[in-house]
Amino acid sequence: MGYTVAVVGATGNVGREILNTLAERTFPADRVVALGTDRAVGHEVSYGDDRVLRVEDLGRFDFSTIDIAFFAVEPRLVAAHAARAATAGCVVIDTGPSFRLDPEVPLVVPEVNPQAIAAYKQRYTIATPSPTAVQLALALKPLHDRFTVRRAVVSTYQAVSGEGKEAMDELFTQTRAIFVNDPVSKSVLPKQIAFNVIPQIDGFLDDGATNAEWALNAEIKKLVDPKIKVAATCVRVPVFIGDAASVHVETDQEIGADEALEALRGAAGLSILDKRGTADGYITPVEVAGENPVFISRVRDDSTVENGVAFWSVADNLRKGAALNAVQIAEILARDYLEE
Ligand SMILES: NC(=O)C1=CN([C@@H]2O[C@H](COP(=O)(O)OP(=O)(O)OC[C@H]3O[C@@H](n4cnc5c(N)ncnc54)[C@H](OP(=O)(O)O)[C@@H]3O)[C@@H](O)[C@H]2O)C=CC1
Ligand SMILES: N[C@@H](CC(=O)OP(=O)(O)O)C(=O)O
Repeated sequence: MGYTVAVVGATGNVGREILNTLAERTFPADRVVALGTDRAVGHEVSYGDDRVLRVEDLGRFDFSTIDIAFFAVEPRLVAAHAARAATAGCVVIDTGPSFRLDPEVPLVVPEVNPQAIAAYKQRYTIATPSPTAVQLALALKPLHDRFTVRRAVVSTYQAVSGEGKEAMDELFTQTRAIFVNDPVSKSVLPKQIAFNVIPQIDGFLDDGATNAEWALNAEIKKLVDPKIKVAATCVRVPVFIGDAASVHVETDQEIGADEALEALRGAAGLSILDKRGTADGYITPVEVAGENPVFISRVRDDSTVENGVAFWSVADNLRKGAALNAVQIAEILARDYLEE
């Protein structure tokens, strides 16, 4: 006997990746249900290489027969349906922002704070962090355990898929328009993204920061340690899949590139590709699509502070940034908390 699982938003980028990941990792599911809005009902989605699911109507769905429901839809739909799923006794794993900073909801990266999952019982809900927080938490945790991270200064380079399917279409359409000399139009992202970069992800706050920048600091505090400060600039780049970050870390204890590399090399969820002086010695977003780990490269001393290192990190935002992280949480729930 296995578990019953629902994927809400099964036609979206993250929903499809959750179905792929469940099949690839042979999650012990007896029944997997794909759910979507009116426009998706009846559409077919793949579950692994050889199974196809027909999308059912989220609005009419009875969650009482489901053990775990992954939510990968916009917050409006989460607000409308997550509470009724949780009340029906099903554990909601939400990939979006709705519960990330809710004190009654655990925010989890399994390699960083798996113990937090136990608190799912308060609301029958668990949140996965934003993709940039997942990758930053995975890199900061081993450094924090050994050298006590005080502050990180981070610039992100985020893929258009972070804004959903329509933003990916916008990058494609604008790029084609430029090549054939058509006018460039935009409707999803705040400025032209083709052949450009945009220093705005989410809306602005009163102090001039964006919500994404504010949230990265807040999520790292919840995931790793409330004492860590993160100063972030979040930038959208014309890349389809794969978020990258430039990270400068200041620590309490003495640190250098060699010691940092040693700590990072032993950490779960990371893959270190760091060879100096060659383009083969670092990794870029197009090389990580479909890959599970967070890749770390270009680890070096930051001699502008007393104890500091700098590095470059890259990960597939749809996979470890959302779907894989959510499925890993479900695996721990199934193993340690739920009865089949
Ligand atoms: N993308 C990312 O990197 C991350 C996303 N998330 C979260 O996951 C949620 C879903 O994200 P993501 O999967 O990327 O979003 P998508 O835009 O790919 O899809 C989300 C849902 O929106 C509907 N939809 C969107 N665009 C169209 C379209 N052009 N035509 C038809 N339906 C469309 C679909 O629902 P339906 O067919 O049922 O109408 C789909 O399931 C987000 O709200 C976000 O909170 C979290 C972390 C990372
Ligand atoms: N907002 C992130 C992706 C993400 O975290 O989505 P959300 O916060 O809506 O789950 C991006 O645009 O790259």
